[in-house]
Amino acid sequence: MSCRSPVIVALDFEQQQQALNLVSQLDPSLCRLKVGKEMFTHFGPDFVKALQQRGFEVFLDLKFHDIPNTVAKAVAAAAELGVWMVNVHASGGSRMMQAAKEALLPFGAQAPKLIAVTVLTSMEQSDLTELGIMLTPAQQVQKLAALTAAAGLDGVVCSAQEATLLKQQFGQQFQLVTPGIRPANSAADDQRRVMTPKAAQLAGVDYMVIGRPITKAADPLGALKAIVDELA
Ligand SMILES: O=c1ccn([C@@H]2O[C@H](COP(=O)(O)O)[C@@H](O)[C@H]2O)c(=O)[nH]1
Repeated sequence: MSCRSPVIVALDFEQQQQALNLVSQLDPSLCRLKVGKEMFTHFGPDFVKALQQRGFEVFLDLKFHDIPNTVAKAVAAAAELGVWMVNVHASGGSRMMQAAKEALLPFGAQAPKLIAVTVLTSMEQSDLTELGIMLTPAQQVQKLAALTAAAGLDGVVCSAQEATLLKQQFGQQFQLVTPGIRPANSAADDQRRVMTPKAAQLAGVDYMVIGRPITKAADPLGALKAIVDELA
């Protein structure tokens, strides 16, 4: 049965055993797991399979950004791996996103959710300005979300700060996956557009990606349960 919790725990560890030690404390009914660039580059598909064998649904967060053909093949490879969710960068453009979506058609109901990254939650106004983007983060998110919706993807990665706006514009079905979630009194670390779990829930977020506030906690299971209980 699919997990009902909105929490996705981001596994960002140098050592596979560190991650597996944490995972052994967690329960697939409380969270899904996210494998990103660091752990996938170190440990590859076998690490994803190890998590799946423990009963967890996996979000493969590799943020593909390449020519349409390459991204389509990469997304299909993720589907073959049986991941629950996979993502591309919306800034790769409409043709790239459409190619990714088409690559998942043969997988039918078994296809992973396909979402697109808009503006990284670590970015603020000054980061966009230095790239020559003269829009606010919310405006840039909205622009890239519109391309994503038009390409027929399932939703976007954005910050919870844009959630209310995006739900109003693209509807409840358009799924919002938000990193940059920080319980009250947690360090923001390198995140810039942050929100607490409860505020994110009230803003309409579907899935919350939470890494260090759980993985670096003295009691990771306690930290996860406190968040899940607050959201219940
Ligand atoms: O915009 C984005 C996209 C992806 N991430 C990833 O989410 C986690 C967040 O971890 P924390 O420790 O909770 O900051 C991390 O794996 C990022 O690569 C993101 O933060 N922002």
